Formats: sequence, C-alpha cells, structure tokens
Amino acid sequence: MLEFDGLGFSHDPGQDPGRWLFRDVSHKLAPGEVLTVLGPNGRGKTTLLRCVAGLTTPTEGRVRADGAVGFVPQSHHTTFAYTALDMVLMGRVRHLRALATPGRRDHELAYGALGRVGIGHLADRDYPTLSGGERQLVLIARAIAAQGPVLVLDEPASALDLRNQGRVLDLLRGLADEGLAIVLTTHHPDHAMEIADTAMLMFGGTDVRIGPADELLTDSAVGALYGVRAHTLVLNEDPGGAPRRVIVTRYDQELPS
Ligand SMILES: Nc1ncnc2c1ncn2[C@@H]1O[C@H](COP(=O)(O)OP(=O)(O)OP(=O)(O)O)[C@@H](O)[C@H]1O
Repeated sequence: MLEFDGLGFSHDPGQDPGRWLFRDVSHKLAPGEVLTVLGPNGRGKTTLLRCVAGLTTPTEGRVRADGAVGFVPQSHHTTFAYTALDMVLMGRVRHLRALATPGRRDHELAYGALGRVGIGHLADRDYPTLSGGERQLVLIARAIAAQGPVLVLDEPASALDLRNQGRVLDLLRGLADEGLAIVLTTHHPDHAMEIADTAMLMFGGTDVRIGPADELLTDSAVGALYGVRAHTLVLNEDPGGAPRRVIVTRYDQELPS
C-alpha cells in the first residue's frame, strides 16, 4: 500500500501567490494497482515521484508506504566500473546484515531479476559501458531484486526500443498482478492505457486530475494536457476479443496555447 495525502511542492513557497508545481494531491494505491502520471515537460512529474519515493521532502502533505519504496530514476550514470550484476545486487542491500556481503540467495535473485528484464547475458558487463536502454533495464532489475512492495519508476520506457517497451510494460503489469503497487511516469498515453488502473494528469498547480485510466484518458483530455490535437482509434486486432483503444496525436497540429 502507498498513500499520499495533500501532497504539494513549490521551489519558492514564500512567494505570493506561491508557484506550486502541484498541490493538494492525494491518492491511496492498493496492492496490485498501477498509477501512471502524465504531464508536459517541467510540470513536476519527477518531483512528485521523488516525493512519493521519499527522496525529496514535499513542501506540504505526507506519504505513507507499507515497506520499502523502490525508485528507478530516469537515467543514471556512474564512472565506477561496477558490473551490471553488482548494480542489481545493490538492490539487496537493505536485506543484508551490517557489513555482510551478498550471499547465494541474493545472487539468485539478482540473476533472476536480470533474466526477467531480458538481459541475463549482460550480467558481467561493466555498467558504464552499457547503452542507455540497457542501463535502464539494469535499474529496473535492481528495483525488482529489492523485493519491496512499492515500485516508483520515472519514465521507465524512455530509452527502450519498441519491443523492450512492450516487455517492460508487460513486466510491470505482471509485477502489479503479483501484488506490487506501482507508480510510473510516461509521455505515452498508450503506455498508460495498456497497463494503468489509475491515471494522474498534471495540468499544473492545483489542477491535477486523478481517476480510472480508461475514463480519464480521452483524446480531449490528452489533447488539452499537451496542447495538441489527439484522436482515438479503436483497433479490432483480435476477432472475438475486446477492441483496443489507442490515442494518436497530430504533431503538426498544435492547439493555440
Ligand atoms: N532548484 C530549482 N529551482 C527552481 N526550479 C527548479 C529547481 N529544480 C527544478 N526546477 C524546475 O521544476 C520543474 C519541475 O521539474 P521536474 O523534473 O519535476 O519536471 P518533469 O515533469 O519531470 O519534467 P520532464 O517531463 O521534462 O522530465 C521544472 O520546470 C524545473 O526546471
């Protein structure tokens, strides 16, 4: 379970009026729930995620989680020559006694997590030599190996190719179905429609809308959020199966701001 209540953040709260990135944001995620956060660049998605993960202190409000919150940053660089396996083993740290080194079970879980994100073959590679997408997969594996009940991921698919985007979305949905509560940001409404139970649209300041993803993610809401024209397409890919709704945008048709 993850709950945030009255969450607000401003870099200059003393200003009148204060310039709030977001304010009065509340939601309670049940185990198994995926919440997807959408909003334009600079709207405060990363700041909100960092508040939820306990890495940034919110200006207002509080966060409560049943257990450790795993955080997967948008990108990560290190010059230290850790291997991919070492990076994933770091996710096990809170399970180790003081000064203990990872044991057989930790290694099994780390290899298992690398396998789950499809990069078991990269275990012994030096992390700084991996591509951006490969590094993103290592960080997701690290969060999986940590075995916490809550995962918070900042644009986890941003550096991934189309096939790996699908794999990671499937993986996250699968982890939620195993009982994890998951919060992620994305710039792709389709990713939200694919896996989210709940969507959060950050229109700015106090206008932050939270609700069931299939109700909130309409072409008019997505269009208004980004200032573009958006259209819904209904795909009947599987005869006898439920039609799938996707939102496409016309990049050449900005709405007047
Ligand atoms: N120290 C600071 N002082 C003032 N503004 C800051 C400071 N640090 C960050 N900001 C601003 O806060 C805003 C929110 O940043 P944040 O990274 O949360 O946005 P985001 O929605 O995740 O953006 P993106 O989609 O580009 O990743 C941005 O406009 C950023 O420039």
